[in-house]
Amino acid sequence: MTATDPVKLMKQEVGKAAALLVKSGSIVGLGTGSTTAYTIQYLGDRLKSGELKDIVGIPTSFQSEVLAKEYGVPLTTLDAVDHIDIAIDGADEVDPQKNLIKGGGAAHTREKVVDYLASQFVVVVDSGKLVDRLGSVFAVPVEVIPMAITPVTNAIKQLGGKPELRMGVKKAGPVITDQGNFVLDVRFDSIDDPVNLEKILNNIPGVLENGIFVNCADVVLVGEVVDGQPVVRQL
Ligand SMILES: O=C[C@H](O)[C@H](O)[C@H](O)COP(=O)(O)O
Repeated sequence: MTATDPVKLMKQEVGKAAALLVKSGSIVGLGTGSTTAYTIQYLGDRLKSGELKDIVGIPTSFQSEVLAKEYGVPLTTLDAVDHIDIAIDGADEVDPQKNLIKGGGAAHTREKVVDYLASQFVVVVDSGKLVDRLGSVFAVPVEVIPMAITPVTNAIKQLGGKPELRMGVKKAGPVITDQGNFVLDVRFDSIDDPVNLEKILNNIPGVLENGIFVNCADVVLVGEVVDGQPVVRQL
């Protein structure tokens, strides 16, 4: 099935390009989101055709776990492996230094564990995700344990951030993460030092993890549409 919407087309092409980087015998971190959904689908296709053999996936969310089962990608856990060969994951923003904001799907905590462990971390995005400076478009997702939501909200305001509790869609009340926590989407006027901001946010008691990923991505594949045709380039 080929997408017709240009953004979907870019996601599909870049998701497929990343799936082609996976070699037989690999332990693969399976990212979360609409772009890596295509990667997981193509990994399943490659396994079915016999072109790819003996891979196991480590899911970064319930979403990637469900998709892997649907497309026939065998799964394992971090308790059963001593390394990850390659992780493929999406992003909400990518800056020129390959720093990322992730967590549009509230999966950034598990993603950070898996993506940082991988020997090679491949990011897959459509061209609309490229920014000069992190925080230009997307707020920073911060996962917070529910009992600490008020003090964490206040602490983030003290830092100059504008936090907003993420609300569910087709679910009354706040989004609950795969770990049972809340998410604050935090806007900052300008993120000048993402390395420092990542640490500062994680130092607030009650914060589990935030969506700033620095010094982590090895390869960023960007899907674009040129003259009506999807192309993939490396950042
Ligand atoms: O929590 C979700 C993730 O960080 C996603 O990888 C990110 O939001 C990008 O998702 P998509 O590929 O749907 O744009």
